[in-house]
Amino acid sequence: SPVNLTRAGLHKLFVRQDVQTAINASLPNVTIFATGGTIASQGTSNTQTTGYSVGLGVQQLVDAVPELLNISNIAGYQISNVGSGSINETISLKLAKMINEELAKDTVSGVVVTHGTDTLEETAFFLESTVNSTKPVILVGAMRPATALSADGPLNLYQAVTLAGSPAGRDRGTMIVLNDRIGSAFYTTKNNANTLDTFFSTEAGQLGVFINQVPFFFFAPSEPVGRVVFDVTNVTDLAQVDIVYSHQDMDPALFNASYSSGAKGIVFAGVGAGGMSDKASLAAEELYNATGIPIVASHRSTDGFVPDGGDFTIASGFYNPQKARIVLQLGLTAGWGEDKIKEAFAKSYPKP
Ligand SMILES: NC(=O)C[C@H](N)C(=O)O
Repeated sequence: SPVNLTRAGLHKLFVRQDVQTAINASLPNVTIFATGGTIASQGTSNTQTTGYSVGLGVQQLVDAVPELLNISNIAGYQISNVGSGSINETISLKLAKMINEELAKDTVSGVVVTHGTDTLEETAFFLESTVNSTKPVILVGAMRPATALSADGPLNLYQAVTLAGSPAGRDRGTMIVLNDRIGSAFYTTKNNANTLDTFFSTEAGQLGVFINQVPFFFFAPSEPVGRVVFDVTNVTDLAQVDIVYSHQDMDPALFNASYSSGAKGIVFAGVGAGGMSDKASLAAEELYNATGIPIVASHRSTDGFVPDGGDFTIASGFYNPQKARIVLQLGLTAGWGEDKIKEAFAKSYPKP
């Protein structure tokens, strides 16, 4: 159930959101969906920055930053409270549906999702692919728990709420805010397991930065080329898609194992621009010929693109394996055949 986080919320007065009246009609209404992660975590001392535990609720996240209520009227939903390695399709689908409903309300300016950083890019890209609105959807997290010296969560949250309530955040798809930067959910990736500056966009670059907490975009609003938006209103399960990691001496049996365990599509994180060993390639080709299962070639390098599919693979273009997996899942769930899936991937990159 929704938790009301207006100024009154600071004094722990909870009101049903549907009877909420804006506390300050001149401020934008922003809704926070909390899912867990380091931003909602506590250690046992202020110097502990590993091995902490998730546990803070949405009310506590907002209470920690009372300044939020100078810039917005806030409502909050607790969707889950887990490390982001445990975010699953049930949570992602619930988020997509609730956010679509929330943004359809005239009164709501934008939404913020608080999330663990480990898989934040996946949920961000899932929402980029399933939320149909011109209003801002902002994913935010932290690299240090809330109890740490120099915790990064509070200012990240303040910046995320600022952007969600700002007209400057419109018509730009889903965005990721961390460490003073604004990145497109389409391209942004977690690049370092530990450091504060872990998120950056690959070839596409950052969309913008915060200057004294004011969002500044380098370019006028635009959407990523090739973005496909799926309607998941009536979707309850997603097609299983597995990722197979390519490396020297990789086990060719992984393709069959994946199919046998129920995969309806396979993405492989290829060496270089979508490569794998001759033996693995043969196994993949045999599986494709026997079953017709779509196999998408992506890259295990953080950056770059895969321009060419072979006879039996679909090139992922700029999508990294975890994002290619989401495109394939959504396409298969929508009942798309191979040609339509190929077309969706091909839309995101130029033909060589
Ligand atoms: N910085 C973080 O949020 C990492 C955390 N393990 C998570 O993804 O939930």
